[in-house]
Amino acid sequence: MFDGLKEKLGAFREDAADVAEEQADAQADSEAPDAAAEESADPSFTDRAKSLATGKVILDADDLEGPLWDLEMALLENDVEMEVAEEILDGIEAQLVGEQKTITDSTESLIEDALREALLDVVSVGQFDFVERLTVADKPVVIVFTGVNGVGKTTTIAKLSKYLESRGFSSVLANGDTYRAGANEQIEVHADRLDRELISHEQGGDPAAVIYDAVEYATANDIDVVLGDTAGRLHTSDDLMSQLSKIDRVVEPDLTIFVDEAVAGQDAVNRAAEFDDAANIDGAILTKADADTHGGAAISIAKVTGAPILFLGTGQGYDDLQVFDPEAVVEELLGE
Ligand SMILES: Nc1nc2c(ncn2[C@@H]2O[C@H](COP(=O)(O)OP(=O)(O)OP(=O)(O)O)[C@@H](O)[C@H]2O)c(=O)[nH]1
Repeated sequence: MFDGLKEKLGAFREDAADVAEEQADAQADSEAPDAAAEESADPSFTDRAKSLATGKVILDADDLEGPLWDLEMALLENDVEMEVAEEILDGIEAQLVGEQKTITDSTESLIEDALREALLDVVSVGQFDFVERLTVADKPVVIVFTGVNGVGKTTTIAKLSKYLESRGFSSVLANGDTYRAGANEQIEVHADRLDRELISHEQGGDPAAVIYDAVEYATANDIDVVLGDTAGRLHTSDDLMSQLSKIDRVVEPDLTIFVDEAVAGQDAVNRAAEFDDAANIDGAILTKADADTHGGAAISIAKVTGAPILFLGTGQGYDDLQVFDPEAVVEELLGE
């Protein structure tokens, strides 16, 4: 996962550490103007200079200009949204520039800590505990999934149903994608495999009515969660808006979750922003993270929408759904 970006972040750490060390050396030299004389008088001078080099250093923005520029290019090439990339750079600068830093174990760890903080700041926007949210909500909890077709939305709903079962929640599937031919059959395969009830209407029917029926079914059968698919192939955000606002009026969903594929990169980020404008999303799930070398969508979506990424799809199996843990994702990005 995210191997391409990981490599670039590693290069930034090394380059920035080199710069910091050069700067520390230069500062050590300038703090010892009588170096030559002192050196001959005091054989331990070289050691003191070294300890300064691994001691304290003040960096200014110019020192880091080269590595930060390379980092910005790397983030953009890996589909990190431009404002998010800038925020990451600002975060790093704020931590490294100007203040006197003590370089303890290694310069690289100083740089790594700054990078970690800056990434966490953007990746962890809006995080909440999904299971806790469901636990305290009145039942049935209604979750509506939005996003364009073809990104793995149906498989994700099935994965989530299995995940919920493992956490003690029963669920019913509802096919609110009444637009696409074959959508009923597609979700039915998953419902059969997982032994879940599927509520569906004929193609062309009203998505709000399907989800309403699913809520009725869940209420009558003591089911905890309704997982409602919706059509994603809508031509304008007005269509989307009117479909989702009708669902809102009729069933008042507890959560609206946007699903897209991590591999779509910047396109996924743009779509997340559009769906959020149209439907006010509460969270996102990124599929196919297992095939994503860039990580740009995973880094950007929470910051761009204000809604957290909740899960990552990491394969085709029903168990290939990972809770999105910002710290774990950042550690993964910083891994060797
Ligand atoms: N590698 C990988 N494949 C996935 C993941 N999620 C879904 N897929 C695969 O993507 C393909 C499409 O998934 P479906 O759920 O059928 O989605 P779709 O029919 O393309 O469209 P929607 O359901 O409308 O999004 C299937 O082969 C899935 O197994 C994932 O996280 N990783």
